Amino acid sequence: MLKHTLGYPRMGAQRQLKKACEAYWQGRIGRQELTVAAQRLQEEQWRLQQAAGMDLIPCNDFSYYDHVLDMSLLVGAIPDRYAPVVTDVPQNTETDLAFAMARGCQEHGLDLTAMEMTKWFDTNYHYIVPEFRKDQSFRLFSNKVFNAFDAAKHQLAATPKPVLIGPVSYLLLGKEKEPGFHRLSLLPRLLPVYIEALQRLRDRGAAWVQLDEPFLATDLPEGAADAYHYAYTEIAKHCKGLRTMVTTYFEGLRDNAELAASLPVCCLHIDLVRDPAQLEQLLPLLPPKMSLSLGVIDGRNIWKNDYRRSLPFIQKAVGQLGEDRVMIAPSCSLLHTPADLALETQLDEELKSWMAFAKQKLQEVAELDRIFHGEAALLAANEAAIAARGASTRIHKPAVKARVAAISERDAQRASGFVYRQTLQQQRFGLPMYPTTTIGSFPQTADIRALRAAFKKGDLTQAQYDGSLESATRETVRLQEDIGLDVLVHGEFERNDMVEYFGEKLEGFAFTQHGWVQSYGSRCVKPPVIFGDVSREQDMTVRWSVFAQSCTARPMKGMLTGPVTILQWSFVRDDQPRSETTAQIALAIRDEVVALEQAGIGIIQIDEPAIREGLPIRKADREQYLDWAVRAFRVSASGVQDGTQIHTHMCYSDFNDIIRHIAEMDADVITIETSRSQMELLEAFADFKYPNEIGPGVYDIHSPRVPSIAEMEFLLRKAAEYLPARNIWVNPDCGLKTRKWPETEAALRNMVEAAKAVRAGVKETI
Ligand SMILES: CN1c2c(nc(N)[nH]c2=O)NC[C@@H]1CNc1ccc(C(=O)N[C@@H](CCC(=O)N[C@@H](CCC(=O)N[C@@H](CCC(=O)O)C(=O)O)C(=O)O)C(=O)O)cc1
Ligand SMILES: N[C@@H](CCS)C(=O)O
Ligand SMILES: [Zn+2]
Repeated sequence: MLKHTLGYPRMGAQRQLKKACEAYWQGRIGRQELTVAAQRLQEEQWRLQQAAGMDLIPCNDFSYYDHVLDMSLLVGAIPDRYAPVVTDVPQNTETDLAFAMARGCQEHGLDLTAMEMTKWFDTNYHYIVPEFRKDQSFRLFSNKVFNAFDAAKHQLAATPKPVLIGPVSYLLLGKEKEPGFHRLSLLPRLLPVYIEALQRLRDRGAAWVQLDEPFLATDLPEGAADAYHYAYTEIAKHCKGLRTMVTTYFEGLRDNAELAASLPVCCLHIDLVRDPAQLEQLLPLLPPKMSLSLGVIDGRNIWKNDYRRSLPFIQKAVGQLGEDRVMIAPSCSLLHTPADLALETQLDEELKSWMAFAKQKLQEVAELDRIFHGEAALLAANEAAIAARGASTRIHKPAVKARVAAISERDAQRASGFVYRQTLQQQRFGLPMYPTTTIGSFPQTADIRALRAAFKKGDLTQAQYDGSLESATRETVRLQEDIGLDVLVHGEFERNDMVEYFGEKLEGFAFTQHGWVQSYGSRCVKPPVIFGDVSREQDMTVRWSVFAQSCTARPMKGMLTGPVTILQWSFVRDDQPRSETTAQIALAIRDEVVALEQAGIGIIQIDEPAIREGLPIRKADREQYLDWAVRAFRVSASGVQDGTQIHTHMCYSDFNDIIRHIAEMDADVITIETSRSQMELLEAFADFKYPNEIGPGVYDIHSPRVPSIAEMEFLLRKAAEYLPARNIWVNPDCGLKTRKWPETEAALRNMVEAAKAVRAGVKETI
């Protein structure tokens, strides 16, 4: 029974990769140092997995920026506009090209925008979307996978398992950049490049290759089943002697089980954490020579594995297939888990004894194997840890459970309908047409981060820390007044992150020191851990909103993260339904909303950027999720008077398929990301005749580029073609925390001018 992983966290336990890449981008280190840092990290990860007893060790799971981007480089799917990065700047390497594609490039006289980035399935990881044209050609371009294989082989004295995204999933992850074709039609042109790469790997000594096909666990688009047959038949025909492992994760195979089992591959990996029932379904379908890799350790969470639950899968599979046709592994790549629990010196021992990070999950894979082979003592120790967590008095709070059970329909409804509320709010705030605002955060500069770090280390007193945060807030309020914004924000300077901050304030949460997970490129998040019933024992934001309001006569918008986003961006307890945990968070946020209202804050934003990300992968499960997710938002927002204006904000979202549910959230105002799609996303709102107010983002905050007044004016006029003018707000796509001050100020000044320009000539006043 082979033990393996599908991939390992690439940042390093000390976020070495983040630090090296950012230093390289800022010119603080050279190419050589960057390469050495990356090599060291990979070597460390390979050694660690080998020492933990993994039989198949992945390589090429490492990436400087993103593994989907690396696939585009491997097969030469490089949009033409990036050609000058290599042709005009001879010293640039393939890594520089990858960085330019991911981040844009304003150096050496070039001005290139970045490629699109989007969510990786239902995770908080973002990938660079491959771009395809009708006449797209492919060629073997990058040598990264071969170099990784050679280096790992040399290092391990064993044959590593190269990891690639499978050809069908690679095409499905991409986007057609012109009409008139479907990207799957490119498969016959793509496959020869895959085959060439696989043959080269085989010829270098690869025994196994892992081809990730996560789309096999989704509702497949038309033509995909045929594409799978075609692709894997060709690969089998041309790559004899190479063992192919097709991996699926984040969902079960369900209606694709027969398809998956019919592919001519050597091994199929399934996610038994997300869909335990698929084992029974699949076993009778497996052809005699196909092996099965059992994903039994949760690669998406940090809880210790319950061996009593995992062992029956192994016993069942081995019973039917024999040991040599069964492998054990984490459910998916460990990319989505933090590196090492041992670094957590401030987590109390009880909580720590319930958890496993990536390094500990390797040990779990190894222990399951040993228990299966008779080491009963290991099972007893695991049983004791699982039982201790179940019995802990820290988890269950009867008062919290009772309050959730008592949530009524009324608690999930504003007192009056939107039209009535809108009139009241217009009278109360007297805002102009096209009111201007921002989404909440202002630049998190090195100074602000250093301030927080100094406070954490104990180098600053609470009073000193608060004083500095007050200064930053006061200056930002003044600047917003000077720019001429209508509804102001406090700037979120007190927050390390929009979810972690709330986790630190709420009961039932724990937070880590080093539990970083890659979000995109060099950017990481440190998800808090929800281990018990959630309650709010203290104000969380009131102090900062009240202080900011005291600095201005203009309306100050309170700023909260919504229940679904807090859930989605945390490591969530697995001992009760997610809906139950979300309802508990919703009540905590509701109390904070009411406290803000009582403290005189009349406009309150409840951010829900992750509501779309939480959408189940399978369509059949979506309605149920949307019901409880929307209800949780409504519970959080409905404790206030009609005259209090509730905003929500969403980014990274395609709203077409959930527009009805967005309307059901019944926020008075929703701000959304629309600038990169040139307002295309508004079609869904217009078609649905979305009744409430909307702020379509007019400036892309992911780029340092300052949009002109004319550009934003154009977008606003375009928005007015879709929506009634009286309902339109003017704002950026998202928060400004990753931006620098000069570009932020310039862009906001232009944005206010654009709003003034569209206001002029509009007779109607609010
Ligand atoms: C809106 N987005 C968010 C997502 N998920 C979240 N949980 N939060 C989000 O905001 N998902 C979708 C998008 C993803 N976008 C981003 C955007 C930006 C970041 C980001 O900037 N991450 C930072 C880390 C932020 C943070 O927690 N900072 C802390 C700690 C800072 C730190 O590293 N401190 C150093 C010492 C610093 C010093 O001495 O000066 C240390 O601890 O070693 C803080 O500010 O206090 C990043 O740098 O990656 C992520 C996702
Ligand atoms: N209020 C948050 C929302 C990010 S999605 C911010 O402005 O950063
Ligand atoms: Zn946002």
